[in-house]
Amino acid sequence: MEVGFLGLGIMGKAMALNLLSNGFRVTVWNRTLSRCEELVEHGATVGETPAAVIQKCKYTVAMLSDPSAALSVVFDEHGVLEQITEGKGYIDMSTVDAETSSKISQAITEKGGHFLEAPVSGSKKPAEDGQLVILAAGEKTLYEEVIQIFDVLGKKSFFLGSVGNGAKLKLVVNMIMGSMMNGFAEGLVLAERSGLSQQTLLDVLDLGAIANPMFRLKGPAMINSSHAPNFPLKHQQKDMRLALALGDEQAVSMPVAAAANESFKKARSLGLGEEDFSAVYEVLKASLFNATA
Ligand SMILES: NC(=O)C1=CN([C@@H]2O[C@H](COP(=O)(O)OP(=O)(O)OC[C@H]3O[C@@H](n4cnc5c(N)ncnc54)[C@H](OP(=O)(O)O)[C@@H]3O)[C@@H](O)[C@H]2O)C=CC1
Ligand SMILES: O=CCCC(=O)O
Repeated sequence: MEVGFLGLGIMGKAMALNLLSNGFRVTVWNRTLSRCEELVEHGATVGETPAAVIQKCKYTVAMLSDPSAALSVVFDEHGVLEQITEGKGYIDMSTVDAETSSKISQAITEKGGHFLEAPVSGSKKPAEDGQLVILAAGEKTLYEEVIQIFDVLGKKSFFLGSVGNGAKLKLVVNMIMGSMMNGFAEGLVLAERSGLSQQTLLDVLDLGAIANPMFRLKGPAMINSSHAPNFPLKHQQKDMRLALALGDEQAVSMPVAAAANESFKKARSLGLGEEDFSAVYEVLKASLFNATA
């Protein structure tokens, strides 16, 4: 199967490589075109623009940073929409809000194309290992046609009904994750400030009711202040912001998420946006130390 792939950041690169190594023919495009070179070494073809990729491929996947990138790649000059014709499928796996996804869906389907939103749970390693969790919504027939793609990228796919449901579920999941990360980081700082071993805290957490892969994976790096980006903090803050907007729409009070968002914003303001979202630890560490100095 020939698949187009737009966006070769941390996630997109791993996902496109995975498709190549599983026998798909892949045509890639990235805004910074030089990032396509590594994929070409693994057998990909390059499309000069999103429109060129769509023209060549029946199915195209996008993995872009945020709503503005997702809209720009579709609606701008030489964008996706220029070459969408009857029967083409466009699958946007970026984490965006339901409104963005609906705008894209409407534009694609008005031209006779088919659309799925399919954001994912799981970060760089699961993307490399084909172990993502896929939250698809939109056209069921397209979902069935591209299930082979999802089977390579993920360990489990959910079909969630109408466009917007995948985007919303993804935001709820990441809102919980961002809030957990803040609580975890505060706990690590409090343990250290109280003269306790942070490693012992990690060991205890891992044996109890709140053990989870995120604490297990990130904890050892965090206590060494190592935040090499798997999931960039700027994207986590974007997800908190979009989840809070969803909370506004639904009149759901979310004080914990709002506080977590403030910490992520503070981290961005301190230049930590490109670091892993675990770098929020540095902000909490600084503020707790200042408060008790
Ligand atoms: N990293 C993770 O753990 C996870 C991320 N996600 C979500 O997946 C998406 C991608 O994440 P990730 O790969 O980490 O992000 P990266 O920041 O590594 O990559 C972002 C990609 O978007 C492209 N891009 C940004 N702005 C524009 C624009 N205006 N026009 C065209 N292309 C643009 C970048 O191109 P360029 O190279 O030119 O900058 C790059 O290809 C995000 O929505 C994120 O929230 C979901 C699950 C996990
Ligand atoms: O959106 C990013 C999610 C990262 C993860 O699920 O580990």
